[in-house]
Amino acid sequence: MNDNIVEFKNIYKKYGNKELFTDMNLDIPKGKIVGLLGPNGSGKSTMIKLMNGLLHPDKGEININNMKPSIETKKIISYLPERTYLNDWMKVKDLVEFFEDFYSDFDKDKAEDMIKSLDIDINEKLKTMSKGTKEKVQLILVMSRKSDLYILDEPIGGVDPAARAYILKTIIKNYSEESTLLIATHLISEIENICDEVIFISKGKIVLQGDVDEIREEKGKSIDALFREEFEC
Ligand SMILES: Nc1ncnc2c1ncn2[C@@H]1O[C@H](COP(=O)(O)OP(=O)(O)OP(=O)(O)O)[C@@H](O)[C@H]1O
Repeated sequence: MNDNIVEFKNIYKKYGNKELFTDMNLDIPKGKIVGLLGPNGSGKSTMIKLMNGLLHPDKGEININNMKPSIETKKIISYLPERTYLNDWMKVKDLVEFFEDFYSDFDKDKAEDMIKSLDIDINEKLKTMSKGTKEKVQLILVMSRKSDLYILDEPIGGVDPAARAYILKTIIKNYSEESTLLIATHLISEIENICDEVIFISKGKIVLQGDVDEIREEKGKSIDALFREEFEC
């Protein structure tokens, strides 16, 4: 037993004959907000799918709260995938009902409060919503479950910059301190102030992991500036 919610031990993963991860090791401690940062194609979504048991490593071991990815680990993870799996024809209020039926850990009052505070119409269908509003709804649903681990894959890319800060504040307000929140994103400047830790990944390799304040102090610059430098094209 240990205090990590996620562990990757010597993970090897290839797609066809293209090697993505050759020997990846990773520990994500419990109770932190962690940013998973890396350019397009670096492997963020693959890492997340491995954590969720949607993909399996070719070699190595993954532990989620000291368990192998399985039905048991799915119960403790609330996952926002990169692409929606929800039915477009459903109204916001139908989605809330659906989540309530489907997840025993879903807090309907919390979801309804967030929907109200973000000014979303409960009678609107996903199909007719803007990309940003659709993202807000999905994020609210995922964050209204009571989970040990929240995994958000590019949660707010379509939301206008002015609303992003508000949404992030809403998330943090509703986030329980014992839980872990992993956010994969390119929008570093927006999330660096809410993250305790960051993980930089490049071409399938973890190039940096650490405490946000320590990294800023040590490098003398923001995480955003560091990321831009590290991954300059
Ligand atoms: N199903 C697949 N079949 C073949 N190659 C894949 C598959 N999924 C991902 N890849 C490749 O693996 C690499 C990592 O992809 P992944 O989606 O994990 O990256 P990412 O960091 O999440 O990228 P993005 O920020 O663009 O979403 C890319 O080169 C991608 O082309």
